[in-house]
Amino acid sequence: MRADEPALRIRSLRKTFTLHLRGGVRIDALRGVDLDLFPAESVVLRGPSGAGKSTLMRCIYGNYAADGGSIRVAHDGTSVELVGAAPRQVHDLRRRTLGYVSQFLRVIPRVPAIDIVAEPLLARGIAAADARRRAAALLERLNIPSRLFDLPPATFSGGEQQRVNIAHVFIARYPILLLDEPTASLDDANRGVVVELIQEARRDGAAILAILHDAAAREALATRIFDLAPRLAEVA
Ligand SMILES: Nc1ncnc2c1ncn2[C@@H]1O[C@H](COP(=O)(O)OP(=O)(O)OP(=O)(O)O)[C@@H](O)[C@H]1O
Repeated sequence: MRADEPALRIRSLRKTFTLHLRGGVRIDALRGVDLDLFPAESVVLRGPSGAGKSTLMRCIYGNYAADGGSIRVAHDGTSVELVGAAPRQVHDLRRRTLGYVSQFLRVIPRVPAIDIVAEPLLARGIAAADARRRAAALLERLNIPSRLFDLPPATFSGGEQQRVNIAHVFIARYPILLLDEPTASLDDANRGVVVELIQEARRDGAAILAILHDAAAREALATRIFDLAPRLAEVA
């Protein structure tokens, strides 16, 4: 990816939710968002609760379909339009370009933690033994006790699950990282490790978009703040 071209170029992005069970009340969650995100920068989204921070992340990752505007993603030397993209294309972007840490681990039943973390490396053709060794090293760095490596994370604590989630995303070295409160359920020591991982990814050239309520993490990481204006009114 070229450093002088945006990894993400968002223009006039709109997302409205219609609450059918509440008489069709409409919520304008995003009203014309313009944002460029470049390689090797960490942009932190700011705005009051309900301003649309998580909605913007989910539109970029393709969890929510935007209602209008454009999200162009630098992918494999080209620029791909995500708004209106086919599911296969969204899948391809997620596999190689877009990494997303949500606040919660979507636990895959019965799959041990170490295999969840090794999976993105296997998908890139790395041999199983090497992938597991690298997964173990990252889990150790994130202070997951080795006795937990071969257990499925369903019974792990919230903070342990969050760190497995972070390892699963950071092991793959995605060029674009979307981080929704990656340090939310962590103690100070682990928060410090995650801040270091994010800094390293940025120095390696990743373009990072983050929601960080923790002031110390924000201070350490933000190279730029992007303000999302609060929603003005609901439209009946
Ligand atoms: N799936 C959904 N269905 C209906 N409304 C939604 C949905 N997701 C978000 N919203 C609404 O869109 C608005 C923006 O929500 P969003 O979660 O993006 O805000 P946020 O800025 O991330 O808030 P917070 O800081 O509290 O997490 C809110 O009014 C919310 O109620």
